[in-house]
Amino acid sequence: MASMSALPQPSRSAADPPTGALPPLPNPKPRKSTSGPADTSRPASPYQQLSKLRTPSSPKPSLARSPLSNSNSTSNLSAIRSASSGRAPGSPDKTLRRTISIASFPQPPKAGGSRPSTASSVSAIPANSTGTVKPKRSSRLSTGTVSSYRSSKTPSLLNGSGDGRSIAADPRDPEGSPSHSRSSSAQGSCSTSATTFEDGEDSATTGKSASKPKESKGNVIVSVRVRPDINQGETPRNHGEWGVDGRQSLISHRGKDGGDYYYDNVFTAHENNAKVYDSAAKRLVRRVMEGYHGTVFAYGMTGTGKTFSMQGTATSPGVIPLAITDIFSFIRETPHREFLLRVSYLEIYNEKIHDLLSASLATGPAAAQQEEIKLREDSKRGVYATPLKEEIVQSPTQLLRVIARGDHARRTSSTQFNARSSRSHAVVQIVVESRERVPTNNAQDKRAGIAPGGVRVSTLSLIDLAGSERAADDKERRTEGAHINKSLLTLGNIISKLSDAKDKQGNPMDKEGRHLPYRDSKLTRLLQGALSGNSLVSILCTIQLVSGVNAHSGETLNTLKFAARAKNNIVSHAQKAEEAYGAGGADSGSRVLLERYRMEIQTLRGQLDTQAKAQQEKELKWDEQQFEKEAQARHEEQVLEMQLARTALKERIEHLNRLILSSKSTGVNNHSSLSSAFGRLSRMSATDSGTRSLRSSASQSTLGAAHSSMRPISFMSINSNEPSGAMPFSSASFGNQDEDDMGEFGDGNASLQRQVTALQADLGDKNRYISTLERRLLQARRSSHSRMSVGVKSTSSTIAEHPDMMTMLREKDMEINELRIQLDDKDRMLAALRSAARHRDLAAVTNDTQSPELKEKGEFITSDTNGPSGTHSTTDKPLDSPAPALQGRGEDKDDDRRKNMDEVSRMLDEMIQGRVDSGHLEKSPMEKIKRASDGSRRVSMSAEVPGLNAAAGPAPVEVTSSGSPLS
Ligand SMILES: Nc1ncnc2c1ncn2[C@@H]1O[C@H](COP(=O)(O)OP(=O)(O)OP(=O)(O)O)[C@@H](O)[C@H]1O
Repeated sequence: MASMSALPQPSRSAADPPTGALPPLPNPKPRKSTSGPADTSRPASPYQQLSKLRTPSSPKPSLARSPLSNSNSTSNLSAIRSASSGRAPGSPDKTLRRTISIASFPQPPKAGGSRPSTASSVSAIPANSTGTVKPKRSSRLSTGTVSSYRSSKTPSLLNGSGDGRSIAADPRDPEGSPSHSRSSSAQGSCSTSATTFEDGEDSATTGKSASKPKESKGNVIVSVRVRPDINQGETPRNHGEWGVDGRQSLISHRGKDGGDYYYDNVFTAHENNAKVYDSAAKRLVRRVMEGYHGTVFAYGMTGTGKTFSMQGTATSPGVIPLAITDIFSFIRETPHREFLLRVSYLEIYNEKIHDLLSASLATGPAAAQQEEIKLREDSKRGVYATPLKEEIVQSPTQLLRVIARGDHARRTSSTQFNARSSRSHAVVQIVVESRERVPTNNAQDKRAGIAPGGVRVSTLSLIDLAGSERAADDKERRTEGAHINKSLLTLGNIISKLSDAKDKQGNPMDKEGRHLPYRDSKLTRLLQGALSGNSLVSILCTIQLVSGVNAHSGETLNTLKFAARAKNNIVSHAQKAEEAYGAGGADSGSRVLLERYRMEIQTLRGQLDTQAKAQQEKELKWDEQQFEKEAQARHEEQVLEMQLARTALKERIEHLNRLILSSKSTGVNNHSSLSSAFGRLSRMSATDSGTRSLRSSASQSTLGAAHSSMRPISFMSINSNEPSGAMPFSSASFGNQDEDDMGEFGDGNASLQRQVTALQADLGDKNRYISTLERRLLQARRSSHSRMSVGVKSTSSTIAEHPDMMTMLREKDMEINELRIQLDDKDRMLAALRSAARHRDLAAVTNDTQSPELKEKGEFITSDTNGPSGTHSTTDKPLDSPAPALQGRGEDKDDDRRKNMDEVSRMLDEMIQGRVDSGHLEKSPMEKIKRASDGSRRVSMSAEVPGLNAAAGPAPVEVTSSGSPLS
């Protein structure tokens, strides 16, 4: 039992009752007596004798009846007593005290039901007789054991930045996960119950623990797990010199340094991870959710199953995944609170801290250049690592994924720095923030019902320590091992030195009044809060019991001693964190609420802006489409109008051509036709002089009639009363004019009448056609003007964009002008014909007054035969050979006739001129408008215009609307 005496000396008297208010404790497991006559249910075991040693029925354990065959048993017992009464280390009482202390820890009920009643003098000792706890009040009520806050910007319910990311059970969801279920556990068959540690949360908050000092030890749970021996299989009861009794949570060693070690839990090789979690961590996790800080760590030699216990496997999830499942189960079971979860993951490798969540993002050189993470301390947060990445998680899957990412980073980086080997300490931290919710009927906004209450912050630290190792051959391994061993040694030292002593600032001191060496390693510095008693602590020590040459008895014993020291010395005064308000103080709840509303308003405003922008773009697009459609429609309309106008013009031209042809065919417009004469002379004059006025052409035609047309006219007027011999007015008759003057006179009258009628009909057609054209033109212009005023683009720009349209319009105008000119010509012809008719009538009257003598002689008054166009005579004799007897008188009469003819020609000219001047020839309204607006306006006709050429001849003719010559 030398080893037992080497254990750290208890610094507290077993008799000292705790005096301070302590956190709630689970009801200590009824440690039934492991010895005594009453215990008959438990099967005998090699370690029953040990149990029988601890069956005192009195408050002070009596080891007098110890059945230990060890010769030193007496001294050991005395040593225990000595320890219990505060004697010096090494005294026999020390062993006793240790035993009592361990046995007094609260034990979780075994899954199989109540613990078999085993006689145990130790367990029979009243719990409060252990006296291992002195009331210790922490001034840092809400500090975490391992704080990981980086800055005030850390998402938190306290500063409002965690709003919207909190998790809350829907109180209306009747199908929330049932309490205490572990549906997501791979160990579905595993029965877990929240009542395992039902010890009264209320007592924790109401301070009832003050009257139950012993219960403070329940805040530290020490468990030992035995890894199955792969070679032997699961042979829990055959570990050579080792004895394992899971039911009694006892491990005994029968070697020369043998002894019995009782813990809160001893997990045999056949017990799975779910069982380990239920007994060692479940209660702690739920307490963290209620507002306590909690730390779970696995300690043990390398390869003994620390990682297996903490992480587990896919088929057997370990403490970490099971804790995560429980966290979210708790949230579902607590609808009256909302929660915010933040997670960080770091490792300590060769005394350097690495952020596993950041490292997983940056690999290679970037990971190497990661900012160095340091440990800081402040009065509120305690010791924390910074800068450390924290991730907000809202579901178990998300949380598991983050941790898996960290695990992966830990492993892969080991290839570069060997930091991913299990030779590093890995720390998962989950910060839990929560606050009250009040019921609300507002289904739309659950947040509206959140009371502006304080926020409670607690931290759960889940730590997989590196395994202690003997010196390795490899240099790098040696370095790693040195760091690991140093940190673990420091941890062990601190735990062994823990005492109730504190300095003025409340920092724990050793029993000699010296400060504890937390700063000697990063690990101990990080665990300072937990070791100082501010946290619930659960330590899982893993061992592997191997007999034979490869047995690591020394290592195993060290682990067991470490666990015993931890159980003995760590005293937790963890209390539920107070509900803290934000930086704004008491009214920060309202401030946070206002801030939340402000953010919601901002979000809504942003959504509104986005929608308005989208709507605007839509409208703009629609407008553009509409405008394009309108423009297209306008274009099509204009094209249609042009086509119509063009077709109409073509038809008109064809019609006019047909009229001309029919006039020719009927002889109306033959050589003697005034219209032909006008047209021909106009063309001739245009050809000769280039550009002449219509009036001058008309004058020329009139003058020209002195040689040709005038004669027949005079002749006609003279013979207009000749009724007989009327011949059809035909080209044939024109061809034989000299042969039949009489017939010509008679036919000429009828022809003129027909010509007048035809021209009048033609005139009517033209007028109608021109009116139609003008109407269309007016309509087109009106619609164009209205578009100009309404449309986005001006008509000018539209026309400018369509030069073809401009050309077409110009052509149309020219065609209209040409038609007008033709009309004018015809009007003039009509007027001339009418005038001629009147003169003919006049001439007839004059003829009647002539000497009857002439008539009797059968002499005819013939027109002058000098004209090239030929004169008409009704006699067979040539006109140039009259009868000599009549020659003298005939000449006189010829003179008279000539005079008359000249007179008629002059009159005709004057009449035509007068009509032209007076505007009687203008029939169309447009012509009148044109005359009224601009009496001297010139109208140009271009020879290039096809319609114009077709109707009016090839030469350009420049006229004035009044018909006056421009020259
Ligand atoms: N209780 C157990 N049941 C079955 N297998 C186990 C158990 N404990 C450990 N093992 C196995 O033992 C091996 C080593 O376990 P593990 O890696 O967890 O040890 P460790 O203590 O974490 O080692 P190190 O300190 O080197 O990281 C693993 O293959 C693991 O699966």
